Order: sequence, then C-alpha cells, then structure tokens
Amino acid sequence: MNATSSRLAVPRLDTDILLVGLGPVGAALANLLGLYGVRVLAIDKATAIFEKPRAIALDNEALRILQLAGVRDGEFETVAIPQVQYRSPLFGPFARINSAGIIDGHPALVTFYQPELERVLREKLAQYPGIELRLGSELAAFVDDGRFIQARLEDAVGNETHVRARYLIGTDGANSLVRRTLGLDFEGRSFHQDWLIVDALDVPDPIDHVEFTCDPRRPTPRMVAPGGRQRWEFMLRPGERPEEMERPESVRRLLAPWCDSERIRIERTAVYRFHAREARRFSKGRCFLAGDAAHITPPFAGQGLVAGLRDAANLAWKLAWVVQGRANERVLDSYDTERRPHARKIIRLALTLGALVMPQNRAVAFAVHGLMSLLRLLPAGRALFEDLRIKPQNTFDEGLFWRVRGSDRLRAGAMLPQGWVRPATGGAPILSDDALGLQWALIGFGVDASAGMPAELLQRWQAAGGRVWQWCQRSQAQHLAPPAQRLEALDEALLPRRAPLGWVAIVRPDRCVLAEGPASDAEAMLRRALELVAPPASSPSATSPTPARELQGARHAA
Ligand SMILES: O=C(O)CCc1cccc(O)c1
Repeated sequence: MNATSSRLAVPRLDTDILLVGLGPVGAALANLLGLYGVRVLAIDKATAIFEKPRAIALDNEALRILQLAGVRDGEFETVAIPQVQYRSPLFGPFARINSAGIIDGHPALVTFYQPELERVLREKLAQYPGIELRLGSELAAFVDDGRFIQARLEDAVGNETHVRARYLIGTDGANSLVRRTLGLDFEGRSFHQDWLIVDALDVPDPIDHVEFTCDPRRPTPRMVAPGGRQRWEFMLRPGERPEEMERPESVRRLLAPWCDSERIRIERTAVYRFHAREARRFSKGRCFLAGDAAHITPPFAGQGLVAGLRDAANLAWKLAWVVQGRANERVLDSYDTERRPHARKIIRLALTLGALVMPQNRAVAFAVHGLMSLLRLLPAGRALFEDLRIKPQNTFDEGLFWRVRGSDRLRAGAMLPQGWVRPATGGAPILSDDALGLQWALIGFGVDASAGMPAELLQRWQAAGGRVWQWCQRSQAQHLAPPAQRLEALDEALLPRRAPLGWVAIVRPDRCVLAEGPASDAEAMLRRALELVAPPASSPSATSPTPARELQGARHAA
C-alpha cells in the first residue's frame, strides 16, 4: 500500500459531539445527550473503569442530576450521611454540619462507590442508538475550523480515525489535553502535601458519618462508604514516601490508633495531591470543558464530582437544543457565564474547610479551632455551619434567565425545587422532574398558564421543545387544564408558599428557572423566552430532533 492509499484508508466519522473522557462526568453527560437524542462519539484512552479510590460524596443536587440522566433510585448503592463532624485533639468536637434529611427528593449527602456508579452509567449508554463508545482511543489532535471540530483519534496500536464533530467536550480530567490544546490556563494553586487514601473492609466499630480529625500533626478525615467500607485519608508528613506508606504494614500502622488494624481488610489505596484550580474559561469556540478538566477542588467539601455533574446538566441540554436546531448558538455562551462563578465558590468553600481540617501548625490550630468552638456557642454561628448555610446556593448571578424586580418567589437563575406529584392521568406518585420529562416547561401554579394564549404562540413553544403544565393543589376544582397537563402536588415543595396560586414559571430542561411572575405576565414571558432561546425562523441548522425517548412529560408515569 503506498502512502496515498494508506491515507485514504483512514476511517472517517461524522458526529454531533466528540466527548473526550468517560469518567463519571463524561458518562453522565453522554447519558443526558443520549436521552436528548444527540449523536455522540465518546472516547477514553483507558479500556477499563478506574478502580482506585476517588470521589466518595454526592449531595442532593448531584443525585437529582443523575435522576435527570436516567439513573433510578437504588441502581447504585449510597449511604446517607447524617452529619459531618470536625474534631480537634485539644478542644474535642468544634463544629458540625447537619446533613440529615431530604432536599428536592434526595438525601442531602451520601457516600457512594465510584466504580459502581461509572459501571451503571456506562451500561445505560448501550440503550441510545446515537451514542458510540471507543474505549482505548486517544485524542491525538484536533482543530476547530469555525464550523466543525476536525479530530484525529489513535488507538493503542496506532490505528487512526478521523472525526468531524460539531462540538467537542473535554471531560478528560485535571490534566486535560483538550484544555491544554486550547491554551486555557488552569489558574489556582496546588497543595504540596501528599495524602494517602485507604478504603478498608471488615472494620470493627465502623462510623456512620463523616469525621475530620483536624490534628495539625496528621489531619485525618474518616467516613463510612457503601459495601461495608470505611475510608481514611491520612496527610503524609514530610519525608514519608508514598510508595512506602502504601505498603500494607504502613497502612496498618497508620490505622492502629483508629481500629484493630490487624483484623481489617485493606481493599485499595491511592496517594494524591490536592489542587484548587479553574480553567480561565470553560469554553472556547466549539469546545467545552467539564468536570476536573474545567475545575478541580480539594475534597474537604465533598463537592468535586458534584460540581462536575452540575456542568453536565447545564451543558447537555444547551448542546442538544443547538445541534437539533431548536436554540440559537448563543445559548452556549451561558455555560461559562453560569458555571464558572459557581465552581469558583465551591473551590473557595473547600479551601475554607481545608483551613479547618489541615491547620499549618499547632498555634494556628489552637487559634482556628478555638475560635470555631467559641462561634459555636452563638446560635447564629452554629446555624451557619450546622444548617449547611455555608454551602453556596446553585443560583446564577448572570446567564440565560431574567429576573423581574418584586417577582422573586422562585428566583429565576435558581433551580426549581423538586416535589412529589401525581399526574392527573393517574398512576403512582412520582418526583416532579420525572413528570416534567426532558423538555422546557411553562408551569402554572393552580392556574392554566396557557389560558387565552394565541395558538400560534403555543405551537412555537411546542416546536421549541416546550410543554405546558398546571401544578395543582390536590382536589383543586377551578381553571383546570386537561389531565395530560396536570400534576397534583403531594407535598409543599412549591405550592402554596414558594409558588402561590396564580404564579407561573418557565423552567429550562436542566430545571433552572428562566423566568417567573404572575399569570397575567405569562404570554409576555413566553414570547421573551422564545426570543431568547429560539433560532431565527430561517435557521439553516434546524433539523428535526430524533429523541431516544419521545420528549414527553410523565416519562415515568405508570
Ligand atoms: O475527603 C473526602 O474525600 C470527602 C469528604 C467529605 C465527604 C462529605 C462531605 C464533606 O463535607 C466532606
């Protein structure tokens, strides 16, 4: 074969999205895109799931995003965490976060086993005809020519594939090749300490929560995890070499003050350094960064993977609507605008908690932990921590939404609370996100938001991927929309306080509230939403979408 014919023989692939990196964020994104009916080529240079200890915590927001991505309750094991405790060798317990309870239909905090979640997410991808996986394939090079991404992939034995994609997503981790190729700085700092992570089984006297022993000589977080596991994280001291410390005898020595370490089984270990960094931008041209490729945080807030899943939910529907010609490309700009400031707040929170967990020396520990102990005596100081008020709300300051002064019940730019509802068509109670399905929603609370609206406007709404819902009080009798549009509230997540009778909201597919106001404003709101999102009528990119599942509400209704 001569050089020309061998070049001709390189296979070529056309896709909507080239997704580079199939860790948990990449796999969640691929599932969301699959649900929306988008064609994705997902590659990962590894052939198998990474089995070393990594992320361990998810919060209610992350669980809700996994719900959106089609992961059902119980498909992977979680352990609800009732509290996070901070202890000082000098002062004893000096702070506590109350993480018990349910928020938006999910436990406020759980631990999980990352390889299990990744397996579940990967298995689900098989159901989407538009998703193709290439494991053992690396991104060798790519260019953004302004209309397409042209990429060259290489497998382990040097076979090449050329790919033309409309967009590229880098979920390729902290060392992201996509980010580096785009020339986007990864700004922030790296810690110089090594941490040894140990997952152990058969631990006598396991704990049922998360506990930080904030000893400046050796800070040690410890927590319960699924499958009967307990995890410890030991900060290594200067001179302690990672390969030595990972040996079973060293691990048992470290564990000796905590349990009968001769009796336990050491399942797995890893040594990491922590980083607090964010990419200068989360997107450039037709390329997007998500997860650790875009931002990386120390684990002290348990928010690393959660932040990546927030990226996935924010980005997936925007790309889907654009590639299917139902939204203007400028919608994609809001990904960076919305996600980057919040990711930064999460990193700051983790750094603040890190200052409690790993004070630099005994004097700093005395001052910081002593101050925290005093703060705890004041109800306001205690509440700040205990009630999770230190956690930044997932509410955007700028982005794809608008706020009207004086009409701030649901807060546009924040997530719509989730509650339990019963579709008026019958069936068992379901979580409201499952009822609303994958589309945009115009929701009238106790009112038919579409009453009196011109048919032409409602048709445009439907064509843009929108539906109309009425969220009713149980047994409400007035102004009822047809049953197929009606949800009966089974709790007070929204009605009557958050969303009073007569209120309307326009909600994006990622459940962010685009706009809200009284029903009298509904028509004006809908027109403005369509202007903001929809492509010009003559859009050349408009294609009819081919959703994997019919994009209808009530997708889990019995
Ligand atoms: O250290 C880790 O890996 C996560 C610790 C954690 C888990 C849950 C909540 C939290 O604030 C920290």
